[in-house]
Amino acid sequence: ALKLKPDYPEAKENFYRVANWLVERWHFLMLNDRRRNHKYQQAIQKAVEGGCNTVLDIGTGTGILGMCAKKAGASEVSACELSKTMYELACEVVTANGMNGRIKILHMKSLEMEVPKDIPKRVSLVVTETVDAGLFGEGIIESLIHAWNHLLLPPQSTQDPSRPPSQTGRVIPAGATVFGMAVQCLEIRRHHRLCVSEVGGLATAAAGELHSPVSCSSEDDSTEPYTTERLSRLPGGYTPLTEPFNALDIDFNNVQELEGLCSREVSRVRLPVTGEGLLDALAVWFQLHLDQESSLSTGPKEDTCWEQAIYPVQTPHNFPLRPGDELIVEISCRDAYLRLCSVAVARDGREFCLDDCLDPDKPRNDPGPSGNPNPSLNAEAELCSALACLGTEQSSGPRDYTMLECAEMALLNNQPYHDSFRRALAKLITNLKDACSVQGPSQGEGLEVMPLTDPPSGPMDPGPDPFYVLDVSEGFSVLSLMAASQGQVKAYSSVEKTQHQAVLRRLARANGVPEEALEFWLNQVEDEQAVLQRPSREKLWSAIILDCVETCGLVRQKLMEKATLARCLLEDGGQIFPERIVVYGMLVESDTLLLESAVQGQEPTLGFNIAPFINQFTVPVHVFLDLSTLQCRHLSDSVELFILDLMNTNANYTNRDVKVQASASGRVTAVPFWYQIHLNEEISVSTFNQDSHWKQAAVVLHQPLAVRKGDWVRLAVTLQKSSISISASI
Ligand SMILES: CCc1ccncc1CNCCCCSC[C@H]1O[C@@H](n2ccc3c(N)ncnc32)[C@H](O)[C@@H]1O
Repeated sequence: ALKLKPDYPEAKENFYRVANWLVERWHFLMLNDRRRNHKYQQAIQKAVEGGCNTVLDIGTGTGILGMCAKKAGASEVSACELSKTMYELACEVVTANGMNGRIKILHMKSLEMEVPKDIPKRVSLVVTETVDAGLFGEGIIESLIHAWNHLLLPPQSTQDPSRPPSQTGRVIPAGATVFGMAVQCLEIRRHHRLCVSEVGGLATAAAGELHSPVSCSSEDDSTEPYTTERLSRLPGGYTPLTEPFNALDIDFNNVQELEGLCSREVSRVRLPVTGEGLLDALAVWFQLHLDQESSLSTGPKEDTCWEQAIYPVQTPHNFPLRPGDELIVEISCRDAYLRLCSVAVARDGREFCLDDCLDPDKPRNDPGPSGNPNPSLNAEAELCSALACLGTEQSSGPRDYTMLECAEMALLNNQPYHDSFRRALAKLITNLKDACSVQGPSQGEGLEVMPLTDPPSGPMDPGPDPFYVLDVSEGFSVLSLMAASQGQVKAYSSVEKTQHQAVLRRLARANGVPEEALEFWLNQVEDEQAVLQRPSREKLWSAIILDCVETCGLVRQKLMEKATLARCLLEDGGQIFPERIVVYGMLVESDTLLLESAVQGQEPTLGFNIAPFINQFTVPVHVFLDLSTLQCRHLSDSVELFILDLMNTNANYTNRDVKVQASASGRVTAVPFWYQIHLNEEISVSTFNQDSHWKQAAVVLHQPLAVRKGDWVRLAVTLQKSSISISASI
């Protein structure tokens, strides 16, 4: 299917998503990194010319390292690749480079390989680059332990140094040195911790502790030990709080060391604080020592394309570090992941616990006889978590916290966004109240008007009919609560997770919103019809809040269909939010975007013909961009590309020609775009500003377009089924 490159909109949209998923974007970055390729080639050549003539490439990807070994003259070269897509690709590439039948490629994980089943005999050289930003994330430790025990000849040893290289085993890379550094960084903080005490008029304290799913200490399998960021490209930058420190050295040619790594006890380092600021995260990178002479670095200062591993501090603490302090960090390799944790700050001889690493399930109070403080509670937690299969039930350890995705956390921290929404909601409710006081509340389709006489004495007058507001946001959203807090509103929230609903109820109580003013709407059901169904038989919605733009920067799928449906369920004077979305874009010249989207010819890949094969997986739309820090030259001002009218969907078109004048000469390689989300005539929010939880996206042009300052460029913009495409011509 991938090769069919369908062009009808849904399929195209899905093709992009599938291609993005099948072939990770770093394949392009890696293959375009000519320095990295050259260094690997040099190291491999030296080893093969030095006598290593049987080679195994673990995790061959496109096959480039295996081809280096073959070209260097190795007599037997095998390669294994666990991803089917990459395996097939490697076969095509090896054949296209005339090495078919001379490199044996296996579609399997190296751990399953045996001698002589898969390779005739043990090899003298394993090459691999199965590393991620946190070094061990692709399982290199386990792979190399297995390789030393089953696939490699014995290493050079002091007993019989006379054994020739062809009879000894060795690995490229030979080892790695891992560095760490404590940083202050607002961009990381707002994605991992609650930074605001009030949002949209709601005090947030009652929410309790909120954590992102990145944690080194929790056993919970819905968390990951670290996330990744390009520190050099983070909006707002970062402040180093310590010097880089050596966190770990590992020798890949020493199998005892590899086997001992995971059972190594936790080590603690005391780091002199050299900068003033709040501790937001530990950043980690490494030097990959290919051999004794050459190494690759993934450090933030190098202009490499690699990201760093980020260990964010989760527990809220307003404890600014200052020079003179010492930061105490624990380093461990539990279950083959590198884990770093800030445990305490030493100041004037006293230690302040940051308790960030304390295992939330580890009892704070002394455990009962069974060693488990509350067996029934934990057992029950286990059970309900297993049953609920929501996967979000935090085992209710002594310290309760709620998990929010990073984007949900950044959204919650986005005060301007919520203030705009609060003003727009208030305006709507006021308008509806005014309308009521004039001609009485409209009861849905019936036009009967309420009698102007005093309401019947009977039981306490229930007051005027409430306005019904529905928030169908994906993920955690407090917009329903903000609506309910306007008074005379019955708000429905589509928040699904029980933990998230509990947070909303706590916030409601703490902000004086009556319990019955907030209800949860079951939107597990698939079709929009059920989700948007009417609040109650005779009533329509006063407002429906839609979630239009995905965090990655694309319009959500089926948005227009949802808007059309939602409009039919509004009472007179009702409104959907937003009512309109305007798409803006600009012309840029950005080599960075090119390097992330396609292999640029044969030159970067050591002259091997790889580009045409891997570039089948190029997708023209780039998502999750931080446009504010993208290295690029602006070749025009921002221009309005498209308007999506949600209140009148048949006013929409699918194609639009836009003319934009080049403000400088250069090569247009991409058109980044973002949105102005109009909540009503006066109030709108942008998805491209420093508070935004949204990232931006960009269309990478099929062919760069050379322009001279003053040229008029015609952009043919198509937006169908929320997949956008843009072609540019002079
Ligand atoms: C300076 C390097 C750097 C620094 C920081 N960030 C990224 C990089 C760049 N390296 C990224 C490679 C990362 C992906 S690993 C490459 C390919 O190997 C495959 N695989 C992985 C393990 C494995 C195995 N045991 N047996 C067979 N196949 C295996 C994967 O399926 C993938 O296709």
